[in-house]
Amino acid sequence: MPAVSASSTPFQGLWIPLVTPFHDGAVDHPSLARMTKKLAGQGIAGFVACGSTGEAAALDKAEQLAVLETVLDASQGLPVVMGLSGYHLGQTQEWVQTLARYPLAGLLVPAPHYIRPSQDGLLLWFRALADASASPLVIYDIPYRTGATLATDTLLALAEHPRICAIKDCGGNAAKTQALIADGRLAVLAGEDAQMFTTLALGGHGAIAASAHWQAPRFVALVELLRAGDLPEARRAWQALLPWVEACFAEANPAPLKAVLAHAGWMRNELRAPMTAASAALEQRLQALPGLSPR
Ligand SMILES: O=C(O)C1=N[C@H](C(=O)O)C[C@H](O)C1
Repeated sequence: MPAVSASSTPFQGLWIPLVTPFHDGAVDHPSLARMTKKLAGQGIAGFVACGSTGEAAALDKAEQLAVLETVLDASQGLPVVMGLSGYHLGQTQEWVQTLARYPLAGLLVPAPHYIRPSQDGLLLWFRALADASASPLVIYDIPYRTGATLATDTLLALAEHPRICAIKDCGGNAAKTQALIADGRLAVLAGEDAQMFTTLALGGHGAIAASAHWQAPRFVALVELLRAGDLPEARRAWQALLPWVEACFAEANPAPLKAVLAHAGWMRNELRAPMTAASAALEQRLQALPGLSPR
């Protein structure tokens, strides 16, 4: 099987899983468009709309399509991946077919949540959705959200499907990450901000990182240093970013991030229930980070 090379995959570099701004309970499209355009000029590789960071679970289908359309319009030609999730196979296939109308770089698809199927069931789920899709699938391996763990062998079997092209790796299993990179068929993107350094140092292709909304060029530089194998410089860059990354996930994502982006005037500090705003103590901690606080 051919390995994914840097020239053959769009799934490399730094991708931003966009937050969804709200204003008095409704999606704030002007802020979403402004933020997308601003980030598009900061050296990033692409966007994810309606990921977990985008609070997609709290958006109805019409809102999700409206978010996607705003992001596609504002993305300045950068590729856009659409997040989706579900646990009803037929309904999820229909949604995949609806999304086929859009010029997407890919679909970010997790295991079905709550029901915890067998590995055979997981194979069936991803293959059925890949068969229904017009664009490539990025497997979203996030056991702590879905309750289902994708085994390495399952992922390697899924890599045989021509439309399963990448993985957003949040599994926290270094042996699995290493095996997928060594196999070379899936582009491996760190999906857990704290694992970005290790995944890229192991030879991963990039990262999808919510914390990179802020100071994106520093994250872009980090990814480039690691891909170039400049470990000493990459360590310095990572150590400077780490307090920020840790603070972004000290409470449920995207609450800390939205607090900072609101402070910077990008949007209101508003989340959809049951998500709640970051605590005052965490806001203070974020504002006090040297060299990282909003300007
Ligand atoms: O929305 C995403 O994609 C991301 N989600 C992770 C999560 O909160 O589960 C975090 C990561 O930065 C990107």
